Amino acid sequence: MTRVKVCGFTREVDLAAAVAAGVDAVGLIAGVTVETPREIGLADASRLAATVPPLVSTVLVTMPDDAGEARRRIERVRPDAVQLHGLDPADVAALADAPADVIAAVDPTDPDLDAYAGAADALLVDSIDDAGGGGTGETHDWERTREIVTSLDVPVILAGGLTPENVATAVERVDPFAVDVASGVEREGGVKDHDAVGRFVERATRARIAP
Ligand SMILES: O=C(O)c1ccccc1N[C@@H]1O[C@H](COP(=O)(O)O)[C@@H](O)[C@H]1O
Repeated sequence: MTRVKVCGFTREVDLAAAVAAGVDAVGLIAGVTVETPREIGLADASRLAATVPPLVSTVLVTMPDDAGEARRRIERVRPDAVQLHGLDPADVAALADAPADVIAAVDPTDPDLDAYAGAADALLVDSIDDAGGGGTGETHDWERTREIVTSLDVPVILAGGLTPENVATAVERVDPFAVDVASGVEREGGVKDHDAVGRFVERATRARIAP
């Protein structure tokens, strides 16, 4: 079954609703260099992460300058995984012994995909904007992402422009390890629509993969 991550929580009430809806992972965005209504401080990320029950993974989504800064943020928030935007493969590899799984956010056209796949525990294939951030609300070429899923021996998380309306088709076409959504389940920037989160989880997990 396809796993589900919902990203960009700013409020404990939304986090609790997503857990009740059955998400596998929750993303907390802190320390990013792009303007986004989903960014919170590292202290709030640490506080919210501590409210997440066992068996639901917490993911710190961040854009550090280097591996050292990433490590300091991991130690501060103590997430189960860190999702890194903007680090090169060597910096990602330098975090192999960090106390969190490492997810490298990549664009599907990135020429260094093999190097990222060798350095990270998972790839998040997203519609990355010019500033290196995600949360664009834009889909990308799912055929290309399907090729990445079949050619690389690493879990692939599909992100970018997913919504309750298109997630089943995305899962059927790409067959990713997991799907990830931020803006597609919001009622306003940084505030989740609980009904949309529930529909997203239901449709992502019920989607049928062709044998
Ligand atoms: O959501 C953001 O604003 C964001 C900012 C900086 C880095 C990553 C960000 N979000 C990630 O992008 C995906 C896809 O977002 P969307 O569903 O297209 O809005 C999101 O799930 C986060 O992992």
